[in-house]
Amino acid sequence: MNTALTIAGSDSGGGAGIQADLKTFAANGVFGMSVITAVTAQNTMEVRSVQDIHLSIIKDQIDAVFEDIPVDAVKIGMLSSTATVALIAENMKKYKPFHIVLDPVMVSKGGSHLLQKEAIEALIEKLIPLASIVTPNIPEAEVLTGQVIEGEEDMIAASKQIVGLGAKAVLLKGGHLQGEPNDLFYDSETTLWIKGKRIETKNTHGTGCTLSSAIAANLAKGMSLEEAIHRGKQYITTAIQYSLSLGSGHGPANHFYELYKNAGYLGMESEVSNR
Ligand SMILES: Nc1ncnc2c1ncn2[C@@H]1O[C@H](COP(=O)(O)OP(=O)(O)OP(=O)(O)O)[C@@H](O)[C@H]1O
Ligand SMILES: Cc1ncc(CO)c(N)n1
Repeated sequence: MNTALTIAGSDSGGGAGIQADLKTFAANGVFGMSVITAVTAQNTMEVRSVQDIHLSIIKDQIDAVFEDIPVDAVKIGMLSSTATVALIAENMKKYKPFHIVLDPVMVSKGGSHLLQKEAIEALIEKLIPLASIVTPNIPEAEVLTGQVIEGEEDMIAASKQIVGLGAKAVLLKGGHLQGEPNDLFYDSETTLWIKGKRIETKNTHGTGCTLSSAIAANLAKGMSLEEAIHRGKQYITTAIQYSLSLGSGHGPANHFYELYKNAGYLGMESEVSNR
């Protein structure tokens, strides 16, 4: 069985972070493992509080996994502090996983900082150069490049700049711009638009976590980077299409549609989509 490891924060509400990552891994048929970097008290509306996990426990989780179990791909999400960024970079250099999908999580939908401002430099210097692919949304790409991104031309310029920081490739997500949610893949040889159709819903909690984890799962299964991204985009689109109206804020993406479909359990569309 192929395996994937998420290194990220816990979302008590179950829609983003580690919880979204593990659901995505399962729905995409890979065995999921986790290294928890921070615990957030969070729901569909807000992040109430955050506790960073002690560095020695983060390190122990990494060693426990890598010393015993093969890891086909790593997804990195919320890292919270400069020290955690440095620790993860050090250990990625040590264990050299085949694929690292880096989602440079910075701020929650409600505006809470999931990466401290002073940790951004460390993320750029230490982790971006180790990534097989970096998957920023528009605001994250603006922070990484120091440029305002207002349209497709700006997205092309920003993605080049991010590859210039040492990433092998970038998937710049266009969901935060007006119009269709088209994402841009760039790897210094190829510039490719991964086109989407906007689904009218407020239930988009954890969509970035889900997409990066789906890409990691697909890489773990041996797909090329481009195929992993195309299939990942299909996965997140379905997960948003059937997203769940749970809670009063941004409800979560739906992993069960794809999971049940893969298991050959049909006829559950109305059950899951109408909640
Ligand atoms: N309403 C929508 N309909 C269809 N696709 C969408 C929609 N919103 C976002 N997407 C797509 O979902 C994927 C995730 O992008 P998004 O920009 O939402 O990530 P994000 O901001 O990092 O998410 P989060 O931080 O909430 O986890 C991208 O492929 C994006 O184009
Ligand atoms: C733990 C966690 N990671 C990532 C995000 C970004 O969606 C979030 N809201 N919470």
